[in-house]
Amino acid sequence: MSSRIGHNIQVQVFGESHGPAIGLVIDGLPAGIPLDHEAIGRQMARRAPGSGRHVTQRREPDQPQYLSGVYRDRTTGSPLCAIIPNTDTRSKDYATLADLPRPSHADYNAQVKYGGHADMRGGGHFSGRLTAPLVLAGAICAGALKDYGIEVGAHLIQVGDVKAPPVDARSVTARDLESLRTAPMGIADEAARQAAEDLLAQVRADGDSVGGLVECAAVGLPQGLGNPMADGLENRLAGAIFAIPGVRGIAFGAGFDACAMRGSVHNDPYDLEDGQIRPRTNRAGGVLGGISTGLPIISQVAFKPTPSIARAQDSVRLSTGQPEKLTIAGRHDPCIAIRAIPVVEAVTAIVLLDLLYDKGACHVPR
Ligand SMILES: Cc1cc2nc3c(=O)[nH]c(=O)nc-3n(C[C@H](O)[C@H](O)[C@H](O)COP(=O)(O)O)c2cc1C
Ligand SMILES: C=C(O[C@@H]1CC(C(=O)O)=C[C@@H](OP(=O)(O)O)[C@H]1O)C(=O)O
Repeated sequence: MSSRIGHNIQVQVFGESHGPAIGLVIDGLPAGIPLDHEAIGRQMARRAPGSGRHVTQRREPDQPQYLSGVYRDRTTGSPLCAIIPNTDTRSKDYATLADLPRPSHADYNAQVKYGGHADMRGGGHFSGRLTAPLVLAGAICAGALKDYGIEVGAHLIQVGDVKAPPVDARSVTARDLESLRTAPMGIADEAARQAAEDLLAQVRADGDSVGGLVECAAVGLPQGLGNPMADGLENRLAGAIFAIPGVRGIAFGAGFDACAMRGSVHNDPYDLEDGQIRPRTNRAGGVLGGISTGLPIISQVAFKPTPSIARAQDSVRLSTGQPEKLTIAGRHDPCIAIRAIPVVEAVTAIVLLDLLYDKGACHVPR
């Protein structure tokens, strides 16, 4: 089935952007995981539309309604189902798009694949709106990870050509991640944030959009999560991260910069630290052989520029087969990556909890 993430726990997302509601079913969650509604609310608010100056002005409270699987603020062990009502749809903005598809959105592909039956109002099931249930699932999983001492946090390290400093991959702490999570626009560095604000103002004035790069760190992980070859930590994370609309790529640690490095520079030498063998640096991004090294997992997730831009663009009217200029109405994000920050965190949390529930590879008596 599509729109599903996870092996041991399975997060199934459903709904369309302009239908009555979107939601999820999570199967396989153990009983007794505490639901911290305040923490969940904070994550939902970070992602919600209308949550800032440089994001879509659609406004949704995004308060989940739990239909099953939760009792006295803990999971029951049975499938957890929750819905998030869609309360601020403006479908007239999409009236022409089924016949005049937007370049680089999913409109035309969906029309062809589903024989014209897909509900493409607001992007339908392909909309970034479907990341709201992902954030809910991620916040629930993050609550479970906390009990294992694992924390996940993400921030923006690039908006268009404006760059912000990455975390220290070797020594980033849970406290650092907390301050990243509360940084305005997801950029802690003030000068970089101002430059990004200026760029976004210019981009909007130009009727355009920009891409961005989200860096995500997970700390407190034990060594040994993941598997070799086809079921590695990177494989599981990358597969799930591509569920987020607009993602163009994911890299780990030094990422693509590793291509230009020598082994002597890229390698993470081992040290003895309080009797434990630990890599001195973390250019591997916390994964070797598909298995966690015990250092922070560091990933960079690349987002393309938002496809729906205000400028007139070339398209083709499907009913007549004639080329036509398209001007898109509606409320769109000038940079997807800003609201995608908590989504990357959420998906990372889901995958790490899923990996934690993998059967151990060897018997380790305590
Ligand atoms: C949080 C978030 C917000 C988004 N907002 C918009 C938007 O306002 N307008 C738009 O055209 N695309 C937006 N997108 C991206 C589209 O949903 C996405 O590009 C489209 O579904 C096609 O999928 P693809 O880019 O993965 O191929 C958003 C994506 C995310 C994750
Ligand atoms: C509603 C959300 O984002 C939407 C994602 C989106 C898209 O094409 O992906 C297009 C816009 O939809 P609409 O035209 O209905 O306002 C965004 O507002 C959300 O994230 O909750």
